[in-house]
Amino acid sequence: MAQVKVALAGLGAVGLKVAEWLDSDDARTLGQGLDLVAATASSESSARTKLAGLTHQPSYLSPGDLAEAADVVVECLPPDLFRAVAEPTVKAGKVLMPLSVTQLLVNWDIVDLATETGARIIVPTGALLGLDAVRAAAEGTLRSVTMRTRKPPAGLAKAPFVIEQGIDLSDLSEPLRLYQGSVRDAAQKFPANVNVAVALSLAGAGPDETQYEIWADPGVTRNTHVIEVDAAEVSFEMSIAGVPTEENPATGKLTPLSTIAALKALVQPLKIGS
Ligand SMILES: NC(=O)C1=CN([C@@H]2O[C@H](COP(=O)(O)OP(=O)(O)OC[C@H]3O[C@@H](n4cnc5c(N)ncnc54)[C@H](OP(=O)(O)O)[C@@H]3O)[C@@H](O)[C@H]2O)C=CC1
Ligand SMILES: O=C([O-])CC(=O)C(=O)O
Repeated sequence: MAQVKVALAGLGAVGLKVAEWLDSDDARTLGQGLDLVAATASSESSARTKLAGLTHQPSYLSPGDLAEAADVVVECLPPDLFRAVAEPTVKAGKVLMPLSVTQLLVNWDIVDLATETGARIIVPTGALLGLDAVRAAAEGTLRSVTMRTRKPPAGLAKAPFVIEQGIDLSDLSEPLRLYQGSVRDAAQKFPANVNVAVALSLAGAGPDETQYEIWADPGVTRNTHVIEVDAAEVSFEMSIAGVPTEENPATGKLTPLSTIAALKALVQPLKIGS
């Protein structure tokens, strides 16, 4: 059986780690195998520099051309570039693995398009946990889902809401709640910080019904998310404390690992968890 061809849109905190794993024997020989055939970054020279250590060099393609070369396109770009990758991938009936999950909410026509073309959109759990349990609970009678995020202020400094409101996070002495409300609204205000909240909402109660808070907290060094789920059949609380990556303080180190796990699930014969 032919290897599954993978393209990486983005070689930052998420994409480069995934590229390095895809270059390994582990990825290339697992099940039918995964093959990194193409990648994109802000320029070809940037991509070539980042990928210089790889044994198997992928082609460099623009975001819109990745889908033609691959079976699976992993999108890990800045949020505003999501559509440039997602639309051609879904149009071509390929598998889209998006990390900029906030962008699904404002590009929902792409999800609709997937039903027409047969494309699949597989959202890795990313920096979160427990989406399997939330999905299962949603098959019963879900009553409420709430989530509270605390991040070191540096990870929130570039959020459009923080910039527009002129909020100075550089010298906080105590936690500051930046937002309380629906996930849908939070996704617009903090597009690069609440991907996990959007994934949680799509797994469960939806972006309008999932209640969300985000805090800039000088007392934490990790990206911390606490989730409470209440349903007729079950209630549970989950928390996770992700170490920010060196490359991007907004992105936790679990995110590339979760993406690798999601890619493995495409080719492994045994799948654990629903
Ligand atoms: N779902 C989840 O759980 C999580 C999702 N995310 C999201 O994942 C996405 C990726 O995050 P992260 O890896 O930290 O981002 P980074 O900022 O570290 O990397 C972004 C990548 O995009 C490339 N890029 C920038 N501009 C362009 C352009 N014009 N054309 C092509 N490529 C470009 C950069 O290129 P270069 O390398 O040349 O600079 C870089 O490789 C973000 O949207 C983030 O919000 C983050 C954390 C958790
Ligand atoms: O890394 C995290 O904790 C989550 C994150 O940035 C996001 O959801 O965008």
